[in-house]
Amino acid sequence: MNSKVNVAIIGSTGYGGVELIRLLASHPGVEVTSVTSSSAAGSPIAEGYPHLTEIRTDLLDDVDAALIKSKADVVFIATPAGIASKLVPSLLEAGLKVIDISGDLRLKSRELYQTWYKKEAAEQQYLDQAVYGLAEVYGEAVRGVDLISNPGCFPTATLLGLIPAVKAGYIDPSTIIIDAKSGVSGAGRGTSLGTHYAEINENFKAYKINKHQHIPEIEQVLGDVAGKPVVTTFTTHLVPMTRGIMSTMYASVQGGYSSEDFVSLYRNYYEGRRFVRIRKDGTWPATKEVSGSNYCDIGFSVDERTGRVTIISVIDNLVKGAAGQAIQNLNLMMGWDETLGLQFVPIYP
Ligand SMILES: NC(=O)C1=CN([C@@H]2O[C@H](COP(=O)(O)OP(=O)(O)OC[C@H]3O[C@@H](n4cnc5c(N)ncnc54)[C@H](OP(=O)(O)O)[C@@H]3O)[C@@H](O)[C@H]2O)C=CC1
Ligand SMILES: CC(=O)N[C@@H](CCC(=O)OP(=O)(O)O)C(=O)O
Repeated sequence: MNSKVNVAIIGSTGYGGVELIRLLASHPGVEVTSVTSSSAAGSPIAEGYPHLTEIRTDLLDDVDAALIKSKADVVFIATPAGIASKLVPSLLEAGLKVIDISGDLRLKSRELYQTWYKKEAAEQQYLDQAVYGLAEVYGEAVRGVDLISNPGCFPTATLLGLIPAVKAGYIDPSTIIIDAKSGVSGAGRGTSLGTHYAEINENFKAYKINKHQHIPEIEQVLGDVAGKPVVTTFTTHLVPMTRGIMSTMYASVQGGYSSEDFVSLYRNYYEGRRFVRIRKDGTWPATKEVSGSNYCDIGFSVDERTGRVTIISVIDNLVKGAAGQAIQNLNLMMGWDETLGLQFVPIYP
């Protein structure tokens, strides 16, 4: 690699942004040349994040397309929903390549976005232009493009766990039920009643039942794969841990396939994709087994008694569910090996 690509991070003071800083610090092809803030420009990022002391000594920049373009060629956006839709036109106009980690460009329908996110949608041309960066499935489509929409954390774990079976017709898509759990960092750094210590510690609760914004994202992709509309039941839970997502999925098996058949199907589908690890029959992944890494681990159990399969998929929400997958997409966008700078061994215990 001769010269490094300069990148900027908008939303660098949030959990997704600061995870990008951590991972990119050891990426051999990238230099982070601008970290921005809409509320603390001019101050050092290490003021809010002392763990970055001496690692990032620069000051936070304003969120300004021309300023960012003067320092970088690629920009990651890690802001709350409703902001990237406003920033993307000027960033593209300035000549930047953009990878958006928020949900603003994932749904192809403006109406669907407005219904589920309760915010104004991006202009249709940007929804049409953005390539959905579920790297193991749409990686080829990401190569060389200017605008990538990084999948949501729950959809990443869920879709990687379902797509091969839906595509091969091993399960009936109309029977899928998804039961998902997330660590609290999934809610971002801003404090709220629902996520402060006394509310979360020693507690386990469901939220956004039948109203979660990731439902249409999951259904959009499964519908594409199945070739017909798919609707699912998807329930999210908050777990008193910092990182990690487990998505447990149930569906009726079609064709009498066994757990071993599922293992073979998934190993073939993900052959050569280093970040998806398929567990052998009879073993199921746990969140700690992928923590701090870009892995998605998947296990299966077919119950002959009920004719249903249970699929368990785990990721680290901040890595494979956000910053790691965004870097994987950057690698594909640049025509590099998708694993560049991402070969972290999970942190255990
Ligand atoms: N946390 C997770 O596990 C995942 C998060 N995501 C998505 O990634 C995005 C970021 O999430 P996360 O990092 O957790 O969120 P945080 O709340 O931790 O951080 C968001 C950051 O956005 C910045 N911001 C807020 N308003 C604006 C604005 N108007 N213009 C520019 N920047 C702004 C803020 O920084 P400042 O005030 O300094 O500008 C803030 O630090 C969200 O859309 C989230 O849904 C996706 C997958 C997983
Ligand atoms: C624990 C927790 O609150 N998680 C968030 C995930 C946010 C996210 O990744 O959503 P978008 O990027 O699609 O907005 C949630 O369930 O809404």
